[in-house]
Amino acid sequence: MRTAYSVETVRAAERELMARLPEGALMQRAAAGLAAVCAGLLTRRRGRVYGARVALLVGPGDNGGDALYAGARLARRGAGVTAVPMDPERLHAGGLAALRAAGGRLAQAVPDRPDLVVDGLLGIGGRGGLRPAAAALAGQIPQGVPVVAVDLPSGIDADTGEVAGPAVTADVTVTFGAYKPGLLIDPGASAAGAVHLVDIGLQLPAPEAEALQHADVARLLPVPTASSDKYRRGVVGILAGSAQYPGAAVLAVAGALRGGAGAVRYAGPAAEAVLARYPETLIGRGRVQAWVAGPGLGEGRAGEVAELLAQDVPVLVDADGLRGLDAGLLRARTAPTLLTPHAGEAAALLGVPRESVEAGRLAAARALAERYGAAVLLKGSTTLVASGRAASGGGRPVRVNPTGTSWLATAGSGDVLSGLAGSLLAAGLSGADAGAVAAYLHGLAGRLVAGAGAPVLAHEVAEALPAAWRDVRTP
Ligand SMILES: NC(=O)C1=CN([C@@H]2O[C@H](COP(=O)(O)OP(=O)(O)OC[C@H]3O[C@@H](n4cnc5c(N)ncnc54)[C@H](OP(=O)(O)O)[C@@H]3O)[C@@H](O)[C@H]2O)[C@@H](O)CC1
Ligand SMILES: Nc1ncnc2c1ncn2[C@@H]1O[C@H](COP(=O)(O)OP(=O)(O)O)[C@@H](O)[C@H]1O
Ligand SMILES: [K+]
Repeated sequence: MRTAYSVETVRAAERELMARLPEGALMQRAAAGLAAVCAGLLTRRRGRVYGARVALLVGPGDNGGDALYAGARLARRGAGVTAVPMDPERLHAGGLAALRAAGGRLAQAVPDRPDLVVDGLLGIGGRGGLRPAAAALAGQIPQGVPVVAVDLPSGIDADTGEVAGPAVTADVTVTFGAYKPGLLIDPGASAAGAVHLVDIGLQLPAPEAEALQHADVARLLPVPTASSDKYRRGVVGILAGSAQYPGAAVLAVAGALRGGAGAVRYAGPAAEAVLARYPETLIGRGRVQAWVAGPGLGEGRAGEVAELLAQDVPVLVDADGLRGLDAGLLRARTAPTLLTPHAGEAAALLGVPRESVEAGRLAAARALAERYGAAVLLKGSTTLVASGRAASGGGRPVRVNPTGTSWLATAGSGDVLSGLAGSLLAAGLSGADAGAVAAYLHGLAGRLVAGAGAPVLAHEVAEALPAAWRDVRTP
């Protein structure tokens, strides 16, 4: 499990540790880790550190201090290091002295053709969009030169991944003590590139966000045993599809068949299309351990969805099923509920513009889970899963899905996801676990189909799910 912590939590742990260590020790640990990553990158690209040209963008706080101390370490190994301050009057004094002593120099602008740019403008002390002096320096980063961000790319919000105005886009981010949520959630995650965590010895409490990894997912997968039969493995019911959208039913069933339930039951007007593709499907209503309600239902079917929600059985609500959901009805439920909106559907449920959901994904997922008392899987470039307060007691970290590819932004891939997650619900996973495991497998399957980069069809994602299962279960 990869865990991420808020700025407030990191600061508290930092204070606690600093009180026990000699002054400046933490910054030295951070600078040593940063310099090591920079040296590795320079060595891979040009064979050695000696003679490399390194430009440091240096802000007024400790983030700039880290950059200056790391620059001093690189200068001692023979790199030509130039520090470009955001404000020459406000520079970390100790860091500047160390850089100077090592032979580094100060300049007013980024020199021509550096081999590496180090972004030490702002770290966890950054607030709001970059101010003009910082934005001007960020704008001087030459195209094609690798950028290493110190702690986080300047201009992204450490707690949320939100970006207000210009921000640095890094190839590598060297972060200290703990991942911050903004490094895992887009648009911040995309700006961070590959993230290296440098352990500086912080003792941390419960995380704000977490990302499952293969071993975590493998532990949650429902795997049949000698005593299993198809009913014990769970039956998932699919209420999906319409005369207009029969394909949504087929795709949801495709996802469900590959999700680990023992049987898939389809209820709706697209039975013929479903059976033609998947003769394994049971047709018509009957006893199930979870329902998936919504993909391709079209308009005017809210009554059918409400009927399912009135039953004491886990329900996943997606797509058309999300229209006009009654928060009171959902909050009164005791069985797990999982909502799987994309940004547009989430915006409608919250009554806010779509852009505000896209810019503030973490807050939106949390607000939905809180308002509807349900687990929420918010789809998109970073899929998030927030636990429902009523269902699970709340206060749990938001799950950030680390798999996936933008090739998954294709019609019908969400239908496959909802079938898959519903199947996991029927197999006995909680709403949040079913959502997180489904997003993980779906993202892996999407990557397997996209390969080095090629368009992906939704039914191919469903077909690649067994390979994703095997990948996850291979130690
Ligand atoms: N935590 C740890 O364990 C460790 C932390 N360490 C390091 O310390 C870093 C945090 O340092 P920090 O607290 O000095 O803040 P930092 O990010 O340098 O920025 C503050 C300055 O930026 C300014 N400023 C703010 N917003 C701005 C904007 N939008 N545009 C322009 N300017 C803006 C703000 O100005 P002011 O608002 O005061 O006018 C202030 O002067 C952390 O990220 C890590 O690198 C490691 O060394 C060791 C272990
Ligand atoms: N930019 C993106 N990067 C990665 N995944 C994406 C992106 N946009 C959408 N997705 C994923 O693609 C799927 C699309 O689902 P959805 O919007 O419901 O489409 P549909 O309704 O056509 O099935 C979701 O799993 C979502 O997370
Ligand atoms: K930075």
